[in-house]
Amino acid sequence: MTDLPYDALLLLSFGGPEKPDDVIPFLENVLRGRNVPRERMLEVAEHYYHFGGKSPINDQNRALIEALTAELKQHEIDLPIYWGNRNWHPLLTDTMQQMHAAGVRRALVFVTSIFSSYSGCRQYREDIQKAQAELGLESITFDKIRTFYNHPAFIETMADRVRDAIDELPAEGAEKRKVLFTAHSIPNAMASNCDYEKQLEESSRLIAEAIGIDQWSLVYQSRSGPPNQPWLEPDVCDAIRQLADSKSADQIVLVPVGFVSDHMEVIYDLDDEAANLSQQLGIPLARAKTAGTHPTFVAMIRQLIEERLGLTTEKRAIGKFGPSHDVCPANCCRFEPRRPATSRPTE
Ligand SMILES: C=CC1=C(C)c2cc3[nH]c(cc4nc(cc5[nH]c(cc1n2)c(C)c5CCC(=O)O)C(CCC(=O)O)=C4C)c(C)c3C=C
Ligand SMILES: [Fe+2]
Ligand SMILES: [Fe+2]
Repeated sequence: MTDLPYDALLLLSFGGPEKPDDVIPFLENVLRGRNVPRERMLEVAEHYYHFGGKSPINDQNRALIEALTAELKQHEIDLPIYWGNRNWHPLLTDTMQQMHAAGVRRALVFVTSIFSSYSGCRQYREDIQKAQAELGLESITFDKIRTFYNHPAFIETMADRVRDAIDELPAEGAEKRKVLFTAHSIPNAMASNCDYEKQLEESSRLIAEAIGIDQWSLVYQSRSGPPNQPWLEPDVCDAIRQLADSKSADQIVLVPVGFVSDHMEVIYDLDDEAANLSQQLGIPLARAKTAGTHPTFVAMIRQLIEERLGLTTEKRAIGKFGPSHDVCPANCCRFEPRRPATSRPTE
C-alpha cells in the first residue's frame, strides 16, 4: 500500500525489569520526581523479586506486537511497528533513534494506557517531546491514537474475559456474586484534572451491561502515595473486607479493567494479595484476564489505526460519550502538584 499519511506505528509503554538487578533502577525511573516514600518503593521491589525480578510486561508487549503485526498484514496495512518504553529498555529515546535511522517521518502512537490521566496520557506525550528535544528530532511527527475506553471492541473483549472468569466459579453462590472492576489508584489531585474516573465508570457500566450484571462496583489498587495524601478509593482489599463484613457476597469476580495486560500490578496485587485475602475470608474469587492479545482487542487497535490512516470514516464508540478526541486539547490531563516552598517538585 502506498501514500499512507503515516509510515510507522510506535507502541509506547511503561517498561519493566527483566532481571533482579534491573528492579531498583527501574523503580527509581518510575518514581523520579514523585512524592512516594522510599519504603513503598522497597515494598514494591519485593513484589518483583517474588517473581524472580522479571516483570511480565515486556513479554506481553512483544506478544501484542506479534499479534498486531499479523493483524495488519492480514488487512494489507503496510506499517512497521516500533516499541519504546518510558521506564525501561527498550527506552523511547533509543527507539526514536532507530526510527530516525530508518527514515520514519510521521508515526502513529499506540499507548498501552486505556484511561485518561496525567500518567496515562499527558506524561506519554511529554516523554515524546522530551525525547525529540534531546535527540533534535522535532521534525518527526508523533500522533497519539485516541483513547478507547468506550470502543465496542474493548467492551466486548472485557465482557468475554469476565464471562471466562465467571465460568471458573461454582454455580452455588452465583445469586450473590459481586463484580469488582479495578484500576490503578491515582492521587485525588491528579484525578480532579482528567476524565479518569468518569471513563472507568463508563467502561465498567458498559461491560456490566454487556454481560447482564447489576451487582458491580469500581475499586482501586496499587496505591503508592504517602498516607496523608488522598488517592482514589476504595482500595480493592478494603472493598473485599467490606463485602465479607456485611455478608453481601458469596463470590467475587475481579476485573482489572484499568490495565491492558497482566503485568506485576495485576499478578501481585490481585492474584496474590487480594486472592489470599478472599481465601482467608472464605469467599471464592476469580480474576478476569486483561485484554492482552484477545483477537477482538487486536482488531480494535487495527481499526483505530485505520481511522487515522483515512481508510474508514467510522469512529466506533458506544455509551453516553462519543469517540474521544484524536488530538488532546491544551489542558488535557494536566497535573501540577503543589510544591513545597523550599524543595524541588514532588509527586
Ligand atoms: C502518581 C501516580 C502513580 C504512581 C506514583 C505510580 C507508581 C507506580 N506504578 C507502577 C507500575 C505501573 N503503573 C502502571 C500504570 C499507571 N500508573 C499510574 C499512576 C501511578 N503509578 C497510572 C495512572 C497508570 C495508568 C494505568 C495503566 O496504564 O495501566 C503500569 C501499567 C502500564 C502499562 O503500560 O500497562 C504499571 C506496570 C509502579 C511499579 C509504581 C511504583 C511503585
Ligand atoms: Fe503506576
Ligand atoms: Fe488526556
